[in-house]
Amino acid sequence: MSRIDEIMRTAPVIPVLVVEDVAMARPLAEALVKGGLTVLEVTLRTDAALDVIREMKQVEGAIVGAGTVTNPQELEQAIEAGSEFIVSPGLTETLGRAAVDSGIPFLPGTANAGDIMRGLDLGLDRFKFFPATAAGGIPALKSLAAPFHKVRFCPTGGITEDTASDWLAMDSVLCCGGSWLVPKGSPDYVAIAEGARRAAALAA
Ligand SMILES: O=C(O)C(=O)C[C@H](O)[C@H](O)COP(=O)(O)O
Repeated sequence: MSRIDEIMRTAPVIPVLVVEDVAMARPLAEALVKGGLTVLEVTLRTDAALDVIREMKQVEGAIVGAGTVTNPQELEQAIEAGSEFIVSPGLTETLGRAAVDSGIPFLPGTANAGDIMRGLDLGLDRFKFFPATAAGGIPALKSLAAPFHKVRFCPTGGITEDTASDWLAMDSVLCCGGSWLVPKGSPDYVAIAEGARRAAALAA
């Protein structure tokens, strides 16, 4: 089993995190891990993101990766900050090669057959399906997964607590990603831990 496959099977849901304030990093990771969601994707969408990764890594049990990695420079920074895996919204040859050469577990975004074939050419077979709902939802992923029967996905984008189990019921889906676990605004860590517990209980 590859390390990215292992990470995808660790918990049914990967929280996609946009954290502006590094002071929130630890309590946020602690709440999510307490609820049972141990795989955390910190998007590089904020200035604080790399420091957030460094902080969250201190939380016992957390497996912290970087999301929104779009080029080799960001890949390098994410690895330097200690990311244990990398997620990208899409797959370019440049980023794909750099990620494969680095050896870090990599989950690139794909939305069509061409993306998946480009990934397979690079030796990748675990993908994010993004933007999952807008790209056609479950019927789209079913159609895409059929010709690529060994490929497994983490659908992300537009998935909610209510729809996650429908995605997770698919054979081709190992886990799904979503930002619903941490709503915008000042965090309620008790509610976040409870939401994580509900998500962690979903069957993968
Ligand atoms: O930042 C990235 O790298 C992305 O690819 C986008 C995120 O994965 C989605 O924005 C999460 O989707 P929602 O759960 O609908 O918020």
